[in-house]
Amino acid sequence: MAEARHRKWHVFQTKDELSVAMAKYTAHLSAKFCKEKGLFTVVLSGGGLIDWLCKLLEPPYKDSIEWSKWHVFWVDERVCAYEDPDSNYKLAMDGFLSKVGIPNKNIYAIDKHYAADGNAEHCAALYEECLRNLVKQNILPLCPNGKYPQFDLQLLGMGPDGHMASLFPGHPQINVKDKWVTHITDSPKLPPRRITFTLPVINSASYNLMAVCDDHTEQCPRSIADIFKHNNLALPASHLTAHVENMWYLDKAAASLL
Ligand SMILES: O=C(O)[C@H](O)[C@@H](O)[C@H](O)[C@H](O)COP(=O)(O)O
Repeated sequence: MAEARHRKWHVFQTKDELSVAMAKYTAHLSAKFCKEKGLFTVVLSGGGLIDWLCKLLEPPYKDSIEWSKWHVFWVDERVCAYEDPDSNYKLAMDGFLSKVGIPNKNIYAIDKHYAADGNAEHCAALYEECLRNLVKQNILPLCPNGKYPQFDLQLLGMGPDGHMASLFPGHPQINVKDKWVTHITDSPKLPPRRITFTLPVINSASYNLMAVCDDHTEQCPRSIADIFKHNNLALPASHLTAHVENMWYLDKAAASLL
């Protein structure tokens, strides 16, 4: 394992190996936090992540994880109806969440009606309100500076252009600090309307696991090299930190220029 600038990383030969390691990492933290706090707050993203998480549906994890103690959130969400194939909620529900015993009330999706109406601004405001209520109920703690919620584990992906969550290069959302959740209506990755956690919220998590598999573009390994070798801050993913651990899992292709 290598480490630099508080960023740790592993390179895996195949996506399958990466996904086995991701399951192990997640299961370990689930056991740790369930024991320490009686619950585990997990933040998902969209993209390839849900496929890679499916190893958790296999032995030994499926029957040993305390699913009833999980609370599930999204670091970003596409603002569309729940049934829309673009919805990250649908992706996670169909591929993963419906197959394990997480109580429905512990799955925090964006507001159904504003989502179906495509109202990104209201979806962001209501999602932030939902997080603030969970802080009041002691489900979510605040990070030590008292300003932002602190999730236990966020499972993130990076786009070939270096975006993470729905923080895109050259777009102003990366600079938002006075909100927990913001929105975008002109996302360069479709669909255009999305909500996203702001950077200080993302970086307040205890553990961040960023998983990147090259999608056979030249851009992805270039962005990884730009982040790891040159710390190019124009790429939102280069800003990623975490309170305890900022871990990157890369496949061989994504790491090919390192
Ligand atoms: O809703 C989204 O589009 C995602 O949350 C997004 O930020 C994703 O995580 C990256 O684009 C990586 O996606 P891939 O895994 O498909 O490369």
